[in-house]
Amino acid sequence: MLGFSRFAGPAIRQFSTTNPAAAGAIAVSEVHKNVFHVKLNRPEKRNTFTYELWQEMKTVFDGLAENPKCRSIVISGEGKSFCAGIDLKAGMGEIIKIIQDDLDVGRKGRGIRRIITVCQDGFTAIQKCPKPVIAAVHSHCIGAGVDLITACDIRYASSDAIFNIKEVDIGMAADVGTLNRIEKVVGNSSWVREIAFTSRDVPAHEALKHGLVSKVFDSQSELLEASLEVARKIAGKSPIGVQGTKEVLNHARDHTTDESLNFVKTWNMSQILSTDLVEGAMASMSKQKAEFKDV
Ligand SMILES: CCC/C=C/C=C/C(=O)SCCNC(=O)CCNC(=O)[C@H](O)C(C)(C)COP(=O)(O)OP(=O)(O)OC[C@H]1O[C@@H](n2cnc3c(N)ncnc32)[C@H](O)[C@@H]1OP(=O)(O)O
Repeated sequence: MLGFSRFAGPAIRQFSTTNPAAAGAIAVSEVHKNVFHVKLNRPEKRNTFTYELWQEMKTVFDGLAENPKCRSIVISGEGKSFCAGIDLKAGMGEIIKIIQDDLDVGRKGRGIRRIITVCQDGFTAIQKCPKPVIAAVHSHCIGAGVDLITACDIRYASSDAIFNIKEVDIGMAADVGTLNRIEKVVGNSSWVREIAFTSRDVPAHEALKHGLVSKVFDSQSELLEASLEVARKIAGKSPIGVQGTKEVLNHARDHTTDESLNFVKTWNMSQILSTDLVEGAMASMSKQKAEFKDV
């Protein structure tokens, strides 16, 4: 369940869960009109993921998906690392409980499947959220961190960022999204397989070269500033147009061109009838900035 607290600044709000295991692990604030900043907020644990944090991700992104005031989102990490992956102590608890349980292998397997589903859903909520999500990555982005950013729409990094698909080092195939999304993000299967099989550190400039990120900034502050600026620009556009664009791009990525053309015309059968079309066209003709209603 979401709690609510206010701190300085009229437009800034912070949400956190009331679940003690995850309390304050994600901070959400409206930093500009219609622009939300989601901050992973376990700096002392390098923003590593626990089961509760994955659940909280879903709660946060499902909430923002439904929040008409939210039109774009930046996600970043507080402290020394963007995200150092799963919490190798607390994050393994649910799995260890099942391993130690006195169950047959079929029932244990079902339990593991349920846990993986919850973790996957935490990041898939980013993909399903109709509002564009920009990942602002500094320093370490390891294991679950890569799972997270591959579900985002735009990935920027600071020059100190290091990416690592680390899962083979802990004896598993990554199962929370990286392997399912990264080849669609990057389009270079040979490079993806090399870094996934070897779990080597990938520096920011190499991630840029291969398209894992689309911009690299000299410092973390420039990274955040630029990410929020792009989010602000997006928030000024028609939310009908922007959110429809995300839906159609997501659909196109996973379907044939014919299926996708069919999807977009069906989508626009209703969406093109919004007032945004006339208001946007009139503003464009008169070289004015259109003001669009929330959706
Ligand atoms: C069903 C779900 C499936 C999901 C699977 C997901 C898998 C993965 O994510 S695999 C990747 C797991 N992560 C790692 O292997 C990273 C381990 N950490 C490191 O390599 C280093 O800590 C790091 C490079 C991030 C930072 O190094 P640095 O020298 O700068 O700091 P440290 O002294 O090592 O760490 C600082 C404190 O953070 C704690 N910490 C770091 N990473 C983790 C982690 N993954 N889990 C738990 N805790 C972590 C570290 O213990 C230090 O804590 P403290 O000693 O209390 O100061």
